Amino acid sequence: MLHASSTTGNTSVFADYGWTPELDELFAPLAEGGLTPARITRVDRGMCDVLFADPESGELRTVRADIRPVRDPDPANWACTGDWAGIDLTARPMPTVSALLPRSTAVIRKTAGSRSEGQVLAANVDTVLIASSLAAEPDLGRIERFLALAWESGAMPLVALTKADLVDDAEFVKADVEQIAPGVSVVVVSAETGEGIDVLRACMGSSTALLGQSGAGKSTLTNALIGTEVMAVQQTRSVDEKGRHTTTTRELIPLPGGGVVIDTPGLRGVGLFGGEGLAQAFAEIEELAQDCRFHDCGHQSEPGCAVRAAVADGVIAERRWESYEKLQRENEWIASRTDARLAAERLKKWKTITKTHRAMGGSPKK
Ligand SMILES: Nc1nc2c(ncn2[C@@H]2O[C@H](COP(=O)(O)OP(=O)(O)OP(=O)(O)O)[C@@H](O)[C@H]2O)c(=O)[nH]1
Ligand SMILES: [Zn+2]
Repeated sequence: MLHASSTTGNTSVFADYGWTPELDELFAPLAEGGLTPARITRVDRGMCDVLFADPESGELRTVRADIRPVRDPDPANWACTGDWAGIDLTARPMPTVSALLPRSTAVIRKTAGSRSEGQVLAANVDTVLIASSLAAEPDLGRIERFLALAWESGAMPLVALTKADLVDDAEFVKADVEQIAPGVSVVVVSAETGEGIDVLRACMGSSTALLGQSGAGKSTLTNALIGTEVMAVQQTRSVDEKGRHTTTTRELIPLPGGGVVIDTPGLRGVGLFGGEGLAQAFAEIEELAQDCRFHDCGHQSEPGCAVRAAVADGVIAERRWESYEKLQRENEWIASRTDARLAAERLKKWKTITKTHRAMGGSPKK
């Protein structure tokens, strides 16, 4: 059995990986139980790679571990890249993830299809870096979506406009994107020339999740940040930017000088999973709404609506307003679905309780 203080001591080698003294405290009871602190660096097929400090040598090592012991009915609670875990190195036939520490942040999108479930893309990051290629016309609606998702995670959003070497109007695009990203830094970068990489690095926290469409240049950017060729970069077939999909799992990669990046596969759909992130992503509209005559103004045809007035005056772009409304509707839908799901689960539970009650000779109240 490991001694708690020795395990706690080992966690200091994790400082570069984002371990904080607060985690030391959270982990103490797990250390008592003989578990070793570890960070999940990738998840696939019911297993994961975890990084841990060897209890003997104190050196950092990676092993494969079984995540089934921490299975949960809610996919949003499944083990995910970036999670801090307690692993049992003595488990046979292979080490197991026996506990997950509470997350400080979580990037969650709605799973594909009509199911109202959340999928965690990255856990415990302090920056969500949204990559968007300058080589194609920027999809502002998509960036707004990513920003809402990023704000909702609890981490700080950051935007990288990639492939600056391919265009000469980068500053114009930057200005457009800044307009739709209130409170967020937008950095123009090129992995090819190295432009902006240092600035970007300076804006990043100690753990960063990298999000963006396939082909946005995430893996290349990760390589530029590490300065070596760690990630396989896809071969783009032609200038139309349609390339083969290479990043298939989410991977946590250490950066020189400390900190980590979690590279995620290119995301086609980024369904919002509810919450207040949307209001933060559209902060200037939310602020205007304070001036509406009615505090519960729906900004449709109410008299004295400051938002509609701003749209009419061109202070808020029509596109921006429509985008906000669309995402809000989406959020409301998911909220009602989630409520319905929770209600159904409660009902199921109640039925089971009533059944048990009956079996025990009681009768449910009419
Ligand atoms: N000229 C130029 N090309 C770049 C730059 N960054 C990325 N590319 C190219 O863009 C293509 C896509 O880059 P990736 O890094 O694989 O894109 P990704 O976002 O990781 O894509 P997925 O793995 O599919 O999610 C590759 O052909 C890269 O060589 C850049 O700064 N300049
Ligand atoms: Zn209004």
